[in-house]
Amino acid sequence: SRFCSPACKIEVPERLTVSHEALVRTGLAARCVSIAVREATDEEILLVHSEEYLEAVKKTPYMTLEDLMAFTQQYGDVYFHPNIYHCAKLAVGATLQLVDSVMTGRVRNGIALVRPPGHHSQKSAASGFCIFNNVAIGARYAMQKYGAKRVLIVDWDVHHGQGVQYCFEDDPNVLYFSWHRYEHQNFWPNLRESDYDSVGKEKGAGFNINVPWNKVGMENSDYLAVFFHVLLPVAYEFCPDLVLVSAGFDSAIGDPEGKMCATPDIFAHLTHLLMNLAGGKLCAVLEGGYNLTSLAQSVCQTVQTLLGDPAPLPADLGGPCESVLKSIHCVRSAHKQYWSSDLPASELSAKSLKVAEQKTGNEPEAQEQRSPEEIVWPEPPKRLCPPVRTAVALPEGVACPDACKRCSSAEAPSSLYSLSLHVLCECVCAGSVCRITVSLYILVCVIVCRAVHVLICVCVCVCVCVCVCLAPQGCSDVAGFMQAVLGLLLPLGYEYNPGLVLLVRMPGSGVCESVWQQLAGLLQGLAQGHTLVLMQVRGPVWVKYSPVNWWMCIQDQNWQLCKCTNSCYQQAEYIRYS
Ligand SMILES: CC(O)(O)CCCCCNCCCN
Ligand SMILES: [Zn+2]
Repeated sequence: SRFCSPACKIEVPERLTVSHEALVRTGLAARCVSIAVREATDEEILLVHSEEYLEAVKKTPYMTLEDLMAFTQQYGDVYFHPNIYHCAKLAVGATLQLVDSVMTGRVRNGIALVRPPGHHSQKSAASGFCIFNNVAIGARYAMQKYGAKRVLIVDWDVHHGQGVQYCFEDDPNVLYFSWHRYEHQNFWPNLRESDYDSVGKEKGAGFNINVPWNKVGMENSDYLAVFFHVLLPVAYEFCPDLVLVSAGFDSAIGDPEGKMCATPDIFAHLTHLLMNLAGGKLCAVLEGGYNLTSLAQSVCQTVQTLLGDPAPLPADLGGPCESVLKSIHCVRSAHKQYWSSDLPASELSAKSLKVAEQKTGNEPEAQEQRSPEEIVWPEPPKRLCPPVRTAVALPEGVACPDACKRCSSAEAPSSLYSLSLHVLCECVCAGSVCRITVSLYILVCVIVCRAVHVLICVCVCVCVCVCVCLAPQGCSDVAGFMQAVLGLLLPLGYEYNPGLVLLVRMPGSGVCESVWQQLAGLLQGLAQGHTLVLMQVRGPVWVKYSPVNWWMCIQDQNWQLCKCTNSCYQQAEYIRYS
């Protein structure tokens, strides 16, 4: 008979079957390419683990029950059964197959749904249901086989991936970010080094970021605040070649381990906010997630965003709670000396503390009394999957690029005003197309805004103020620009929840292309991706294109078309043809 320590009974096979079945049922699986799994080789496992540990695990399939139990006793909260060595090799192998597919460009991004998980396992130890450290091996593998210089690991599982921290704490080429239920060291794995002051060692100082949750009941606003004010500014400065996500979904509502209140649709936005990094090369690898309902929903939300579909904002977003503010403040102070993209922490906390005061007292401890099974939450809202993501109004004779829809009013516009309105009304608001961009003088855009009334005025105000007030520094101040986008524009935008994003580029603003690409990409997390970019540029007419977004400029009617050649989140290369 199989033994299993009670702690492990939540790590069941149904975790994978319900996730996959949900992907099939929602039609998402059919839109993905499936990648074959394989067993990892010894050499690959030895990228992270010691020979003696690997040799010991190799013996487990042949151990008697007594030996197996004795072997297991030396580790914490992990079970061994005769087949787990095989499963653990498949989990690593699947992760590496995904890394291969992304690093070779066969796919832009993807998710590996694996068991057993990996982020707790260490060089010579299993821990917390983990045998081999899937994500840590994936990072080393990407660096060794593909020459990836900088790998970002984002661990949104509700437990601290101490195994990953130990593996890379002295390595400046791997930035490990983890948030985790901590409760001042009272939550498993109860480690002092899981706190915010573990910033990495020696050359790795600054490249390990721990955000402890010292209370349960964290909500969507708390998760977004940590992304905007801790992870993203550092991630942009780190500028990774690859993003690996330790995608544990026990940080979602209803999970018996996490006891958090963030809803599954938050993972659509966490994923989106990471997809603008590393040219979109993102590998998500399943870690935890023990409520089968919220796990399946969270997996679907993640995959649908990986497919490029926009997502409505989670309901009633606000500022972070006081406990999270303290954590954000502590971790930013601990890292202030390592990263330049740092708003004076006092400014951030002053603004947000004000917000927190309004929120204090509603820390939802109450849900702790109910058992996880009793907790209910609304189904994630249906997400539109526009048949065409991008529309263009092009003059006759100019070919319409693939995956875009040609607007009927393509004849050379008599007035920019009419074109923009037409484009706007026909395509974006009809919801048939997600994003439209037309370049117009800023004056016209103000008219356009008035014409489109309240729908976008908030966002225009927010966008225009950022582009205008920041532009004078031009491209050289990319860090400052990104800091304002991440620390000011996005939080405001997510809280305002506009119906449309109108992105305005002042002529000669000097804000360089890659920053624009990032800005347009990031802002597509708002308004379900409905984006209108108004841009007036000097010199030749350019159309900036990426499968996710078209930037079209009109100037004295002589059109040139350019087409970016690589994936939507990468710097567009301009091919000019008349
Ligand atoms: C991948 C993962 O991070 O989800 C693994 C979590 C292991 C938790 C061990 N303690 C369980 C105590 C049971 N109440
Ligand atoms: Zn976990």
